[in-house]
Amino acid sequence: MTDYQTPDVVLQTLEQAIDGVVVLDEDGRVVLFNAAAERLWGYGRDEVLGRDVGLLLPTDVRSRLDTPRSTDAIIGSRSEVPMQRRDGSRRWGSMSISRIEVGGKCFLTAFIKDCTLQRQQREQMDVLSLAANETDNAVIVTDHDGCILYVNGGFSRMFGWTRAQAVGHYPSELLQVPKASAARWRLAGAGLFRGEELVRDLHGHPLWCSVVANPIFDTRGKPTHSVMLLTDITRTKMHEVLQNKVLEALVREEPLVQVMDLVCREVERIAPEVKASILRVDEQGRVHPLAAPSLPQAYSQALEGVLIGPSAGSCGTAAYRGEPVLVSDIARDPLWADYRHLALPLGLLACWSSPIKNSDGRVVGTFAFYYQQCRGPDELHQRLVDLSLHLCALALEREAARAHIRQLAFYDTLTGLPNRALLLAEAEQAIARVEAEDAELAVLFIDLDRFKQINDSLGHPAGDELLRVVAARLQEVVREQGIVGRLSGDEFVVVLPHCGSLLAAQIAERILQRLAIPHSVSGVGLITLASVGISLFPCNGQDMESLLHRADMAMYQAKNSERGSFRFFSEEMNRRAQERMALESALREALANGGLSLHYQPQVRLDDDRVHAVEALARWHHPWLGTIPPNRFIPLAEECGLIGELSQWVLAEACRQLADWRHRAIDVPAVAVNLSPPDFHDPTLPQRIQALLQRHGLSGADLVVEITEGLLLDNNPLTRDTLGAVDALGVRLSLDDFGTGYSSLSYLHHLPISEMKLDRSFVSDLRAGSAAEALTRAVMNIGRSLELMVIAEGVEDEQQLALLREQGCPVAQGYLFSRPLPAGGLEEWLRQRR
Ligand SMILES: Nc1nc2c(ncn2[C@@H]2O[C@@H]3COP(=O)(O)O[C@H]4[C@@H](O)[C@H](n5cnc6c(=O)[nH]c(N)nc65)O[C@@H]4COP(=O)(O)O[C@H]3[C@H]2O)c(=O)[nH]1
Repeated sequence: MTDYQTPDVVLQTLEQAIDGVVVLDEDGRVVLFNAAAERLWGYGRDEVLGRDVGLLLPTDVRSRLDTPRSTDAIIGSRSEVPMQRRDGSRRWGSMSISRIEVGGKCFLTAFIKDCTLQRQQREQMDVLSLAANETDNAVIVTDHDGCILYVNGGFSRMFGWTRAQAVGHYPSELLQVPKASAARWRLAGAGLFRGEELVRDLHGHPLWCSVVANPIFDTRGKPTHSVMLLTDITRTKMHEVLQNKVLEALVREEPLVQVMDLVCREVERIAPEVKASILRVDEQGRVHPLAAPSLPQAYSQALEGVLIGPSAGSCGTAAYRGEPVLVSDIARDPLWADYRHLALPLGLLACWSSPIKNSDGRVVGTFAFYYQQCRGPDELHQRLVDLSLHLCALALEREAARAHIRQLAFYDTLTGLPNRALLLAEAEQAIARVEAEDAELAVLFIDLDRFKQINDSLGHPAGDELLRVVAARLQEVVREQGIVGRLSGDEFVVVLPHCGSLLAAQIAERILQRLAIPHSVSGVGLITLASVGISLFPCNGQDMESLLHRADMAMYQAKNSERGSFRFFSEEMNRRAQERMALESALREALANGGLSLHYQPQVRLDDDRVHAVEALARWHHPWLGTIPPNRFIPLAEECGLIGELSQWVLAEACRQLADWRHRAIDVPAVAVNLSPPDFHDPTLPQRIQALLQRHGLSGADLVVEITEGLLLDNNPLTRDTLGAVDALGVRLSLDDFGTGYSSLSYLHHLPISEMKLDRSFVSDLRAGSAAEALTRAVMNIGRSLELMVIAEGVEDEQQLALLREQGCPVAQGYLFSRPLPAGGLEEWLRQRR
């Protein structure tokens, strides 16, 4: 200020001011530049005074400040201006400018202080708050007490709460943090904490968040604020949860179907818009549903066994191609032509299926998403499928490995039959079951004859082939009836629950016959002979070990006696079995070659002494075995399934004979034929009887069918129907051996019976005043009240006859009248009575 008088004090004040002071004249030349300004710009005042102010400004802003308007705009206010120091560095100054007039001239006085640091901090803050607002993560700033001061836009987007709603609350309350972690959240202001938390948004929806809380301390180290950063990790977490749950299920060895069900359910929990389905693909290329918890069972069942192929829906095609198949419109896509009728009624409009491959790259299953709109997968679905395919492959491979281990551990690799360990275990279980049911069980020990020679002469591969053939044939014979296993070498074992000596002998015989069918091994025709030993539970042993040992001993006896035969462990059974076998084949022969005949025993009416009917009784006379009584051959025929044939023959012969008598005017009112309970399991019996009657010109009333009391206990559902149908033909039903069995009187009432035959054991004991007399009298009374004809059997003497007559017995049969006689004998008997 050289040209003007200025009080020293003012100058001194300006000189000492903390702010830089720059005064410009009207031409923009610097006329005052204090010490603070020197420090600010790095210029000495002698370098600046008298120079244009532009020297102090960055070159790029000089021109902008050149105009008077630009200067006017900032007068009277504080603004930030860019500065350029002598060394070229740039700073920011916070400047206030005022205009003064001295001696008619205008001056501009500027007070400036360095605000570079504040400006930088502010800029940084702006960027930070922009970042904080725009990020998808939620940011919460709390005070030292943990109460919300600020939340960013990400918070509102994530949880639905606006900033105004959130401020003043505790984050743990707002986000419904579980009680266990709420205290930790409240203390977030005091120290760093990190964690993963399941929180809830405004609508109560769960979200998994990763939480990082950073406390902010003042200069004295006291916490003043806390900044919390919350990241939504729901999807990641869901994946993790899915993976962990499935892996845990695998570790717990849960069944495959359960694991697959879990995968579907977890996936549907994460993406409720899909219905997941998992199918297994077998080695033959057929699919088998494993899990589809949200699809109806009938839908999955309809897919069972479907063959994969080039146009087999989404799954069958994906399995066939080995790559994912997306059908976004099931109604139109040709891949679904054969299956859309199953899916569309259920509202399934799109299906995206991916093949599940094992570690060899083979397709072992499919994993599909069904949609109820025409659409494809989104990114989440893609991620879920990627993860699930992995888990499913793991589960399927584990299952395959387990099956393989099971196969190796419990099955014979050569024949595929259960090995010794499995056989023994299953046999013990079967024994326990039959024991509880009070039933029998047979163990057959089978050893091939001359196996070693075959092995030695044809080589081991031929021996192996033979063993496989034997195994297959044993299974064909036994089927579901029992367990077939291979013990070692050429030793096989068959365990037959619910099997007594007769059936065991029959099965042993069938096995020997089946094995003896010639077959070719390594191009050589072979007939396999074997020896079979049989032991029976409970009579030969109580456990598998002793039964096996005894069957083995019996097998050795068979081998030593006759090749290709079977033996029981017990001699008695051997004898009976041999006898039965011989008798059975003789009976077959007799039936086929007319070796049977019928005898007839008259039944006499006691009121007028006329013949009521004749009972046909089967007779078998064998050329070597002699006469075999019906009490032996009838049960045998029942046991070996010949009774139907026998009964048919008896019915036909009895009808033929009666027709013949009628033809020859021999007066026989009716013929009674005995039928066995199994005859009534055949629903064609009534038709066959009807056909016979027709063929011989007889009516239903000419025939009586005698049934035993055992039939009344028969719970085969066919029995009653057949009985009813026989009755409907007009054929009378007669209840044989009345009083010996378990007849409940209600049966008599409910079944279509018209006669009852008082068993001969009552008649034989019949004497005046005896208990038998009281019983027969009671039977007569029952007959009368139920309007049933009573026939007393086995009447041998006059005393019995007199008592029966006195009791009002209507009909009697027995040696007193006649023994059962051949047809001719009966005719003679009838003639003599005339
Ligand atoms: N002690 C003695 N016995 C007498 C007297 N009168 C008759 N009998 C015998 O008593 C049996 C009567 O036949 P059943 O009770 O039906 O008992 C029959 C019947 O249950 C059955 N049976 C006979 N033939 C057939 C048939 O063709 N089919 C069926 N399913 N069973 C038959 O065999 C059983 C035995 O028949 P049979 O040996 O012929 O024995 C006959 C007969 O000879 C007598 O005064 N005293």
